Amino acid sequence: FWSKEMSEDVSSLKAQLEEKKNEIAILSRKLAQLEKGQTSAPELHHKVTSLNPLTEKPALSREDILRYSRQLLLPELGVRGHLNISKTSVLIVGCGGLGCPVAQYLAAAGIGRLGLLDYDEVELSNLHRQVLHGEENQGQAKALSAASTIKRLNSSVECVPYHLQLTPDNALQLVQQYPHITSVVAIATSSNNVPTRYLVNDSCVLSGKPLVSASALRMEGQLTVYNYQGGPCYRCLYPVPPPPETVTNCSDGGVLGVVPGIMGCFQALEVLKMASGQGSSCSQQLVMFDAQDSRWRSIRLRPRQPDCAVCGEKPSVTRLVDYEAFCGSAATDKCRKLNLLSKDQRITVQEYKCLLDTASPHLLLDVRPLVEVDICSLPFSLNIPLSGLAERKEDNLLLLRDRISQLKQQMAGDCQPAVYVICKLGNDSQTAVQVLEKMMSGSELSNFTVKDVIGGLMAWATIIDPTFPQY
Ligand SMILES: Nc1ncnc2c1ncn2[C@@H]1O[C@H](COP(=O)(O)OP(=O)(O)OP(=O)(O)O)[C@@H](O)[C@H]1O
Ligand SMILES: [Zn+2]
Repeated sequence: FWSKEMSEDVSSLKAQLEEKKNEIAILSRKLAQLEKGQTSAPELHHKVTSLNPLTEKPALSREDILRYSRQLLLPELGVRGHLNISKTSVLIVGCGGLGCPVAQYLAAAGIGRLGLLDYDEVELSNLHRQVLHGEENQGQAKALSAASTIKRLNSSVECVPYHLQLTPDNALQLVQQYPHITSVVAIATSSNNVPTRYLVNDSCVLSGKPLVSASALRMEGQLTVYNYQGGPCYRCLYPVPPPPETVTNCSDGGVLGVVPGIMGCFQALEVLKMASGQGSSCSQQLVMFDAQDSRWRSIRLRPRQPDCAVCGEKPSVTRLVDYEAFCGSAATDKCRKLNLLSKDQRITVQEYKCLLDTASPHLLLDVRPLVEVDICSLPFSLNIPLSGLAERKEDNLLLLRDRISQLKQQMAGDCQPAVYVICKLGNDSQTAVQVLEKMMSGSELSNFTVKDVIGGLMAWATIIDPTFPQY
């Protein structure tokens, strides 16, 4: 007595069994891959693609096929590689000169999820290199401005803007919110921001994520992939931070916009290779780009250090610490303000304006490099760059002595002339005062007044003369 209902039940059960067998086969393959790929370092489980469980064929919509056709045709990538990219999430720390091209190319390639993190707002001086922002975005949060451009580029990318500063309090939580099959952190802040570099490195090590790191300054760029496939982390290579005064940033040193553009594209390339399954060859490698000579060089770095404070065998850093204290500098890209002189060695821009108004005889010594003096200067100043003073270049010293004796001749009796030193922001001018004081002690100029103008020409432009250019 074999009823019709019974035979339907059997075929339905058979179908279910087939489906389960397929699932088991897929899971066994996944497990084998995971077991094979497991090492002590974090691995990208990129070989796991999204497959249709019944057909085992990768699923791509007709629209996706059209949109990504040019990269699907690449044998190195193919459908599987693309599907892996679409399952990858990337947190980008910094939406500036590097972060913009990283985000742009990852979104265009169909990355799954993109976290865009930046605490800053868009300024006019950003636009020559931070290409996701436009003139109409000035004053807007960079993270939001970048996200809106990315949405227009590819609406299928899950784009999450974070208008905040990455700090030891929020970093781990944020980094760990990127749990897709592959997840990568790209640090895209300028090289001067050393505390943020340590913070991001430690967060990646503690969360087991690879870090694609780049920097760009003046006409040079660098790239390394940290904490990837057993390679070193940032701390393995730089266990001790550099002295803060040796670090330059873009607003001090300048940068040609296309250099971070190239380095950001390079970061995006490494992320895509890692995500798609090809892997990056930049672990334990420092790749350097010299835009002046149009040359790339690559040097092999030392391997993972067993005594590294965070990724070593007995780590002393097991949670995030105070990176500003560790590095002795601020974790933002804003210029640091030095305080090298006593109060009576300094005058404010308002006090200097009074001196000008009362025609008080003095010499204004501008210690900025010539390139900056070419941009703008106060008409009555003498330019001797700080480097020229510090190196005691003979012609510079002669020029200075000459101007001071001219000034003395114009002055009555034993009145001593004063030298006021100015620079862009009031840091170099303080160093210059120290150099001058050393130079003059014991000479006929020893009872001179030498003071620095607090905040330099940018304070002059903000407080005294709004028509004076800011740069
Ligand atoms: N800890 C941090 N958290 C969030 N964003 C950060 C952090 N540190 C740096 N950034 C961001 O990283 C970006 C770095 O980009 P870049 O150096 O090109 O720009 P910038 O700081 O605007 O430069 P400039 O010196 O010309 O003003 C900046 O937008 C900065 O706000
Ligand atoms: Zn390490």
